[in-house]
Amino acid sequence: MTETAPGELLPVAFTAYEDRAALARALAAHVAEALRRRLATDGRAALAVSGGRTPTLFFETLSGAPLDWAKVSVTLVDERWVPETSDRSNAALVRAHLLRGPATAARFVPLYTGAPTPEEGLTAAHAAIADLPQPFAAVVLGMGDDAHTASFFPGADTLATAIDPRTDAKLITARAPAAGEPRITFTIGPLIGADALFLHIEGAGKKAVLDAAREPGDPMERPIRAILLHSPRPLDVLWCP
Ligand SMILES: O=C1O[C@H](COP(=O)(O)O)[C@@H](O)[C@H](O)[C@H]1O
Repeated sequence: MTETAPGELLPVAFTAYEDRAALARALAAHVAEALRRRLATDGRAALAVSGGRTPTLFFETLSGAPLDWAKVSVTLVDERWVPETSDRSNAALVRAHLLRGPATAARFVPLYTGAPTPEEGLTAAHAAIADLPQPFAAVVLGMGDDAHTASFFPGADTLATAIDPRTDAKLITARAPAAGEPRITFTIGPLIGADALFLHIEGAGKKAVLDAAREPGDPMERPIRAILLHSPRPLDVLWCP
């Protein structure tokens, strides 16, 4: 972990793209390359992606990548505890925009189990992810305007545990005032342990949020900072206006 002196910014590997399409092409190429590398050595590979509004074009671009998709498992870094019939479902987003074309052959492992609450579904969700090839070949994070990433929300009941790399559990539940609904999320360990870790953000507002999180401060207030602090290498950030 890198602690910073006052005034020192946490490092990132930042690339700016001219528009969403250029970013989507570059991110899809990086992710496909990471998956191919792992397929070449292990014969299987897993990818964890974010939900929300940002990734649709990236998903659609990646879905056409020439890959042995039948040997790829896809899961989510986090999920809102809603069924796939909800327009808030991250799983529904993945099915609609990523699991199409060549990527239809991928195995999808959703985190929502149908239990009434994420706390009641946690054991089954852990069982569902148990045979995902680990570490992830690639993880693509998003970030909200409040500096949350995955479901690491400021004020979340489990945040301190979720962002502690010593936490053993791979998944944890999360409830936070700003989260909308109860959540389930991968904890920080499996995310930063990925072969390739990306942050995909768009717009001047999110760049400003990231810049603020790079300043000295408490990751409990700006949870993306926990990723910056604990990632074994500077986080690969892909951004467009
Ligand atoms: O709730 C969530 O939000 C973040 C950011 O979403 P966006 O709509 O601002 O792109 C997302 O990364 C996360 O997976 C999702 O559950």
